[in-house]
Amino acid sequence: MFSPPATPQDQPNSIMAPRGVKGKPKAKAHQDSGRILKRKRGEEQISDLVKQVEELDLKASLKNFSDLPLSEPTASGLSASHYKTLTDIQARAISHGLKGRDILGAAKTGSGKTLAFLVPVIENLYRKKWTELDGLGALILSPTRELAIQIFEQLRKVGRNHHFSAGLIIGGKSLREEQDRMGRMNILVCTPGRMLQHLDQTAMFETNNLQMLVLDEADRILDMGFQKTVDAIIDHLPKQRQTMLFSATQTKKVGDLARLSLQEPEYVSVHESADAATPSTLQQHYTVIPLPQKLDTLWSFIRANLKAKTIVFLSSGKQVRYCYEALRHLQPGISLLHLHGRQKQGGRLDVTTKFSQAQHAVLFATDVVARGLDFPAVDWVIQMDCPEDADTYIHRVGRTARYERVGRAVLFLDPSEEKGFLNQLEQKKVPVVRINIKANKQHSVKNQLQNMCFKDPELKYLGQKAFISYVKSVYVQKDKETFKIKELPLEEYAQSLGLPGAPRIKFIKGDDAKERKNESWRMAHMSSDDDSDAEKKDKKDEKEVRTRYDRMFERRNQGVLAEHYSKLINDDGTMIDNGTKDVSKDVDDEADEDADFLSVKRRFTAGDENLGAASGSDSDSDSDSDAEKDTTGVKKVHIAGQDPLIIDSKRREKLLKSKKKLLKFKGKGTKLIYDDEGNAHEVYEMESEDAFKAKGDANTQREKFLEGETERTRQADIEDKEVMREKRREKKEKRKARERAEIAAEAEEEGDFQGLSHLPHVPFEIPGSDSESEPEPRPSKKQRVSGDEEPSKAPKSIETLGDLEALASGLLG
Ligand SMILES: Nc1ncnc2c1ncn2[C@@H]1O[C@H](COP(=O)(O)OP(=O)(O)OP(=O)(O)O)[C@@H](O)[C@H]1O
Repeated sequence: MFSPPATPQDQPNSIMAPRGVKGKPKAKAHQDSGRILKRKRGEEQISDLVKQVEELDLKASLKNFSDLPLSEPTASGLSASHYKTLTDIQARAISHGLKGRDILGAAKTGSGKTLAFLVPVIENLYRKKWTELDGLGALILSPTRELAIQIFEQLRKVGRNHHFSAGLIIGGKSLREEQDRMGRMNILVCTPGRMLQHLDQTAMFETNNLQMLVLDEADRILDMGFQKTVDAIIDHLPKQRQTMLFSATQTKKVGDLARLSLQEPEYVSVHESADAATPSTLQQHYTVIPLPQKLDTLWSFIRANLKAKTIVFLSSGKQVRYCYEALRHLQPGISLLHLHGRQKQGGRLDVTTKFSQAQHAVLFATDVVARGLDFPAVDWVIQMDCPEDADTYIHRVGRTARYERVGRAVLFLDPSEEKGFLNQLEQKKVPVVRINIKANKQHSVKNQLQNMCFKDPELKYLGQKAFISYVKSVYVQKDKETFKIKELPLEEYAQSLGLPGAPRIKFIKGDDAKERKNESWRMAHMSSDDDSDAEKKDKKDEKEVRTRYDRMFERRNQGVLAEHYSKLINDDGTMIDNGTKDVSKDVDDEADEDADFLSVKRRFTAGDENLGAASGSDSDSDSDSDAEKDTTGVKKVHIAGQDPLIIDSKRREKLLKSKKKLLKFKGKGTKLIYDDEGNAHEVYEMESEDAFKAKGDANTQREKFLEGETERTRQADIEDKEVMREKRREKKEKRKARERAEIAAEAEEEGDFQGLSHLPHVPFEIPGSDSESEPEPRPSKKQRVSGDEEPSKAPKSIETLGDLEALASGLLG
């Protein structure tokens, strides 16, 4: 299955010793021969290992890592990390991996899939005597940066005694900074977005020697959100390679296998033997709670479990933020944390570390945490919002009951979701048991939240955003059997969040879409103090046909600020001037202006030559000979050779009387000259030859003309440039303002529902490559050859980004 690496690599993966010993001092020669011996021994060991792997019986039942033909550095790395017994998936997948076979690995959450691919990755490169010069040998893709970090940490642990260079690429640094080091990496753990950017833009980064591609959480990486990126990455990779796909919810979609050019893949699944898709040590419950009571129930749960470690899943980052902020204000007596896709990388890493280390804490999170993350000793997984499908459910609950530990999970379902979602779980063989919440144990926080939102507009704003994003998340779900937006009591839900009412959401369409279209107009009139007036208007409106423009002019902000906006406008739709001036009582002229604004009647145009005549003949009296009313009562003035001019306001009527005011309608006069015959000519006529000659000879005149024009052009250029500069300045200012607004909005904005899109560009990290951090020194050539390098230290725990950066100097261990 392996294609031999293209670069020469006769040497073992420690650096080659110098060849010639002739003519050197005795001690040196002795040293060199020692090295040669050592190298020979190393090569012999590798050949033995190759043989053992070839002879490995794929059907043999394996119990411990020591039953596998592994190199000494890997075996010692595993034992130093306290890994001794193989899990089911490891026992079945590693031997296939060692033999270089393509694998589709499926096993329950927390069953040790990470080692099932890491061990073959390290071992296969070792047996191929991979060195820095060989470039990238293995690429491991993860859908989230947290998971990538975790995989990288595990790689460091078990690979601590190897000399491969390994990098973690999850974004965050400048591309250039990363580019310098990309070419030197043997194993990369990365998220798809930035990887593709490097494949496209980093000249030094070569993948044509790649031996292995691993997709952790493969079904997620291959789904719609990542599709384009992953396809483009695969286009850059050699077709001849080993590919390993792992997930707790693995699929065997033929299309995916074709996309990855899998060659007779081995489907290693440890689900089939078991009756459930979830770990047997996991107790799974669901409870049916109407949406407006969910937050109360969650609060009561937290208060009753202050000595537990809990993850609470919500469907959007905005909900995560609101729940976190709101419950934090209520001081539950346990530390609260929150994690979602839009947080900055440093913050996310901090939260992950804090929650990993905490004994008792509650983590509010989106599905960014659902897959792969291995937080130690989580007692409870609460799903406040129904997950989008059974697979997401399986991954979420899989954050507890990991590797033979016990754990409990509770799913909150609105009555409208119960039937549809339970069906889905049944199909996936997920055993859930219904539990009921004791009414006397439930405490309501509604009033407290309403008080808090009243006092703190920012909290209220977060609540409104959370409400909208929740409704949106339900609205976009494909499974309409489970997610029925019309059956949700949204008004009560909004109140349960502490909001005075449900913010209007424009995207809710349905049978009443038309009705809703006119809703905005009706809303405007609802804010009127005089109900009878509004009624009259409504009745009148029923008869009138409302156009798109009518609606446009009447439209009010229907969203979060609708109420506030309504207070700022009068019944007639005009703005209140600082609360003092009632615009509706304005003078006729202004009313006319409004009428003019909406009117589409023909107006006077500048240059109407008979305007003077019109004004002269026009009078304010109805008996004026030129003015008449048509059948609709519109006053018109007839002027010979013109369309009738419409007098559509008193203002215009006054205007027509004032000659002075009418001047502005007249076009500028044209200057004419008259010849002897009395004919009118434009001024630009050729002057006579004599007159021309009188001004000097032609050349002098031409030069003078050119000089004048050059100067004029120069001046115009200067002016133009100044205008351009000004425009650029303005543009820059606008862009900056927009970017600032976007950044602020992004902080609020969520979008990390896992089903919607792939993660935004995950920042890039190549540990040990930061100028601010001191990389761990790589053992010297001498140390590596003689084998007297310092005993490997157990990796430090990563607490900050800096730690992470300082961890590897491009070397494992
Ligand atoms: N052979 C083993 N012996 C002891 N512990 C192990 C072994 N293999 C894995 N573990 C531990 O089990 C835990 C879960 O492993 P891992 O994260 O690889 O699970 P997973 O199957 O990838 O889960 P998920 O599907 O959620 O991604 C980790 O803490 C890991 O250190």
